[in-house]
Amino acid sequence: MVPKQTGIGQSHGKIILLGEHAVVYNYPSIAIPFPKTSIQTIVEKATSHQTISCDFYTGLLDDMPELLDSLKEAIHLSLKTLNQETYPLSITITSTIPAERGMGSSAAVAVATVRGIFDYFNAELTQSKLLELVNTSEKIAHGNPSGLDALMTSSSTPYYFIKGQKEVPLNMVLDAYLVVADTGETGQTKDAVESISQKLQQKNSLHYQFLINSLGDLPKKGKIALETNQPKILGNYMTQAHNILKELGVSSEKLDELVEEAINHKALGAKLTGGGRGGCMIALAMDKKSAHEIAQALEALGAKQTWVYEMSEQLL
Ligand SMILES: C[C@@](O)(CCO)CC(=O)[O-]
Repeated sequence: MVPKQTGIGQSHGKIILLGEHAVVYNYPSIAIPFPKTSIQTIVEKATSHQTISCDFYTGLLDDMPELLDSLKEAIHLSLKTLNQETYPLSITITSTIPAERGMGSSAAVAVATVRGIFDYFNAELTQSKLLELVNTSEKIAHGNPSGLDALMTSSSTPYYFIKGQKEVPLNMVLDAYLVVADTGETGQTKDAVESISQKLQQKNSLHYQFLINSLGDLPKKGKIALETNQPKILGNYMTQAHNILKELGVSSEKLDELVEEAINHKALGAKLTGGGRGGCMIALAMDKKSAHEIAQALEALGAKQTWVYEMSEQLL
């Protein structure tokens, strides 16, 4: 195995349009790659030790803070697979994906870094090997990941995804705009996933099972709306999904405020996206002008950052 001078790995953010949380329980979900945010990992030979530099930490790989445990695991698993466990590497990560905001940053950083390491060693990396390595490391970040984040941050196609099944590419023809807004609050995916699991196990869980069922029904209908260009109907499903996620206890005051504001500014629908309890929300807008008006209103209400995205930009 002859290493290259420099290995490069890339990935991007993801947005879940419908189905977060229900996807953990084998219901379908709909998600899109979000190339407006991305990660690049550069891998080079280090003089002696294994080092890493990213937004949260610069130093020895072995001393990485607990927060980065899943990334550390992704690096160790990759080096182990390549029989290069002690090879002196310097890993540099740059990211425009806000961390812990429901955009898949933990999976994306693992995807870019695994790709960067394999590229450095000139080793073949199949998509299924990549997903296996990233999903194993994601268990540390998420506890019980569905696999959706790893798939979406490494693919360039919108997918209809059911845990454990072959993903179905979406033939998306939606003539609409997506507004993404960051509340500025960090999301709590692991806690949120665990809290729903507890609710489903408690004695009077029937109500929560009904909610998860209703949430899990929406992507099937949403897929038809997406593939037949019916943004109003899709928007409606998005708002329904938000209300259910709120009832399941995984929204936050700020997310609810931004969702309401988007609807008040003529969004076709709006919801939290990703694990919730902070992080990002999304709103569907009928055209560019409306999308910018919504984004402006959300920023005026305290959104830390907004992105306006034309849905037909899908397929990178
Ligand atoms: C909340 C969740 O459904 C999406 C997190 O982006 C968890 C998962 O799918 O692993």
